[in-house]
Amino acid sequence: MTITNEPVVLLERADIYQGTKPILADVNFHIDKGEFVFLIGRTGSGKSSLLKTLYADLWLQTGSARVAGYELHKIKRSDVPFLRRRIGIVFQDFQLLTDRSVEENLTFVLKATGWKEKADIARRISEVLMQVGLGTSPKKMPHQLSGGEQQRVVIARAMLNEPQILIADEPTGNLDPEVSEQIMQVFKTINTAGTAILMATHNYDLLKNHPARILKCENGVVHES
Ligand SMILES: Nc1ncnc2c1ncn2[C@@H]1O[C@H](COP(=O)(O)OP(=O)(O)OP(=O)(O)O)[C@@H](O)[C@H]1O
Repeated sequence: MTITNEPVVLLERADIYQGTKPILADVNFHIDKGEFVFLIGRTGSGKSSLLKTLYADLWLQTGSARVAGYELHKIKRSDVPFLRRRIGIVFQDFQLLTDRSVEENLTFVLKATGWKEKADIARRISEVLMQVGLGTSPKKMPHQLSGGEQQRVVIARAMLNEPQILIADEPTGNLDPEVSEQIMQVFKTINTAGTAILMATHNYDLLKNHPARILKCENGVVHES
């Protein structure tokens, strides 16, 4: 891959819709490589809609957006899986396959994204589990893990294909304050190693304790806060 200084995310005059309902108008911002950005705003202000647009779950109809090298206003449906390999996605509800171990959850994603060699798969799984501080748990089933540990697995899963950016929608929404802080540390470690992070959150303790750039959805627009 060519290394350039172009932003990981660049939106210009983008309008965000849910179906025909306008949610956010004239959205303009960029996120540079390795940046950490919070996305805040009241319930219903459009945070999830904006994030969904970035990973092409919602279709960009007007304006332009480039994410991890893909032009969202021109992207073909067949390219969407390749876009999503360059971004990692983390949700509030952990969405692990409950009938498979940690290792099997991660293997499933690697195989689905073209990894074939057993040794490579094993090495990558061990790397991402170390990265999220879960090196000793590959054989455990999701129900044997705490909420915080499950969220670590989800973050590990999102990191498997070395994304340029992690997009996280309320990743600490189901966790108590102490565990939220631990998960925040995982994101910070990943960010320090070079991956950009865009995190939607309602958690004002995180904002207070971890000063970073803040984008706010308010009254149908997105502005720097
Ligand atoms: N699938 C959908 N179809 C139609 N409208 C939707 C859909 N999902 C969300 N909306 C509407 O879009 C608006 C923005 O919702 P969105 O979920 O993006 O907000 P949010 O800021 O992420 O809220 P929260 O903090 O509660 O997650 C709301 O008015 C919501 O009702």
